[in-house]
Amino acid sequence: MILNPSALPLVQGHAMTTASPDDSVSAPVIKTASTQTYAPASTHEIKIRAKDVNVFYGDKQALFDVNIDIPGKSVTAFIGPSGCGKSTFLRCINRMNDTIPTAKVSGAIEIDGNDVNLKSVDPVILRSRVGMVFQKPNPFPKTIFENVAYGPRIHGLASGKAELEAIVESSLKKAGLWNEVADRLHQPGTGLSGGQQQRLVIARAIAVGPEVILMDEPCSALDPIATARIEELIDELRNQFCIVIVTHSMAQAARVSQKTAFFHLGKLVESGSTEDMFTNPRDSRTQDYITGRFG
Ligand SMILES: Nc1ncnc2c1ncn2[C@@H]1O[C@H](COP(=O)(O)OP(=O)(O)OP(=O)(O)O)[C@@H](O)[C@H]1O
Repeated sequence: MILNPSALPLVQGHAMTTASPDDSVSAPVIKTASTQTYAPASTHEIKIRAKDVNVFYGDKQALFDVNIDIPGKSVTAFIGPSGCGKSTFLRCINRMNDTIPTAKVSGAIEIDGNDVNLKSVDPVILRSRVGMVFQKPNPFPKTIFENVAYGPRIHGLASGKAELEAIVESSLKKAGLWNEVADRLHQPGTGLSGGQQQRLVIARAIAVGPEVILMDEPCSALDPIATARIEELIDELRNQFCIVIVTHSMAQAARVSQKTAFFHLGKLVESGSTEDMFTNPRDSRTQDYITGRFG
């Protein structure tokens, strides 16, 4: 029997409610006259809620009173000009800012109603439930198999070799990489192409049963074909995970996300359905950004 990785408690010793029920309704994709594609949001439960989040690096404030609800089983894009705080906010969700000595976070980030900043939350367990994919693919200097098997092994998610192999196979399948690597599982992950490495890293995140996957400009180091493959993958994964993506590409945000949040100078200016944000922004700063007047 394969253990259900999502059964990992967020707080050591206290089980918490896990993913919300799959209430996704498959909605038709709207294709506009331009190249943009909007996959409209359907009614999803809130997975992540940020309340009055402020972040300082030393004396410098990087985020100001950010409040946002992020739905489960869908893709939310963070957009905004360089330095506006998108990555800083993304890192609040799995407490990666803890690893930056000068960073100080206040306010609450709740996942399923539980504040991730409580002292009782184990950040290692939190990060297995809130996986992260970075700009540059960062496979471990190990084999393809070991890259994916490492997390389930250290979290004790498989009771034997066969279970571990099954987790590796299903994670690579979900990441759309299995067919390309099935016959070379014991070769180094670093030998794959950039796009394949990024899918390997996504498989590694999936292997520990996350509910949320954070992606910080996951395609910025990839060519257009590898980018298209990752975007397709994101679209497939949104039926199973809450995905939050930081992107500099408004076309990418329009293609892959159902909700978009626009940041400017450390403030969340507005958020809403991706279609509304791109066709009918409420704030003039959003309008200026999406029409290329600054950024
Ligand atoms: N480790 C750090 N130490 C000090 N300041 C930081 C650190 N990381 C980010 N900052 C500052 O915080 C602000 C927000 O940066 P952040 O990287 O979150 O913005 P961003 O919108 O993700 O930018 P980009 O699109 O260029 O990646 C910037 O002024 C940045 O210089």
